[in-house]
Amino acid sequence: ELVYKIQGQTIILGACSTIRWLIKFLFVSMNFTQTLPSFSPPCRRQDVPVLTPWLAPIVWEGTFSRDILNAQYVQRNLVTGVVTFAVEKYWFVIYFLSANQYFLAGHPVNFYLFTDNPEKIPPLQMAPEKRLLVIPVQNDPRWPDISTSHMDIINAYIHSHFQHEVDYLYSIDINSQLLAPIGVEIIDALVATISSWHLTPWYRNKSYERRPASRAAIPEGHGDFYYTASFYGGSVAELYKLTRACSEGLRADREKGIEARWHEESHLNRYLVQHKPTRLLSPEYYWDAELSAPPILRTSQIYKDVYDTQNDSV
Ligand SMILES: CC(=O)N[C@H]1[C@@H](OP(=O)(O)OP(=O)(O)OC[C@H]2O[C@@H](n3ccc(=O)[nH]c3=O)[C@H](O)[C@@H]2O)O[C@H](CO)[C@H](O)[C@@H]1O
Ligand SMILES: [Mn+2]
Repeated sequence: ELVYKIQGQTIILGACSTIRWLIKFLFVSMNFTQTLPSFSPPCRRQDVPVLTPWLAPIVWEGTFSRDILNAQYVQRNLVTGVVTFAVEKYWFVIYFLSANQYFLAGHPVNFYLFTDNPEKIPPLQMAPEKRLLVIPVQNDPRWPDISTSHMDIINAYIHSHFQHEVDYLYSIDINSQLLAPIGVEIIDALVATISSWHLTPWYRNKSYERRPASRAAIPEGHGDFYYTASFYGGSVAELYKLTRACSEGLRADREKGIEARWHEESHLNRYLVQHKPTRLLSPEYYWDAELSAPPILRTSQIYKDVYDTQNDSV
């Protein structure tokens, strides 16, 4: 009889929860469309991947609302830093004029310019929320190749200065020009830009270092996107780890007398295969001027290398 009673209770309990579940289901299905905000069409794009297999967003023009992101960003009271180098060659005018106008417009940004020739910098009128800080650097004899020293220098300055001054830090090539706004949609813990070569038939020209002797080596069959070293960033803590790992890899390679295929870019890619970026920027965010732009790019190339800058000393 006891067993029978218990079974009866179970049946009643079971029926109760089924009814409750049914009511809930009806309620939810009736209200579902009302509880979800409706997004206006520009938030969707069918022609490009917008999510990686590790569920990081890939930012393309037309996939986000800058107003929503700006409002969220402002609440966090953040300062973003940008590091850039002008050693031996000088391209700063176009870069800073365009960055001043388009880079995180309306938000505080510290631009850190590493240069071996501070007195050559012309007076630049920056927006009130933007600061230009010039940091003298010597052409370091330990790093005969200019761009391979970047990781080492950034790492040292994160430790000594940037960690106290900014929340997020981005590294951007100075021989480039912004042609459209770059906003807070780039802000995340670890952010990398898919190389523009990826969208062209010549994508094989930019590929990983495969030789096992290099610390930048990525074994055959491994890897996901190929990222450019011209534009990457993230939180100061993540950038500290990234620049330390890359600089150690570059140093180890140099001691062995080996140079990775695309120098610091190979080491960056090696790091990012192991430590997946939390956000990817589409090649719209850095377009190589030597490549013609495919129609998939919505904006006319947000950022691009200034074409042949070799003799351009502005
Ligand atoms: C010269 C150089 O670094 N090339 C790197 C860069 O090519 P890139 O074609 O992107 O080289 P780049 O000429 O844009 O140089 C990269 C950045 O280094 C700085 N800079 C460069 C030259 C110079 O004399 N003074 C100076 O300050 C400057 O900030 C410049 O924006 O990407 C390649 C992969 O795609 C490789 O990783 C190369 O190592
Ligand atoms: Mn470049």
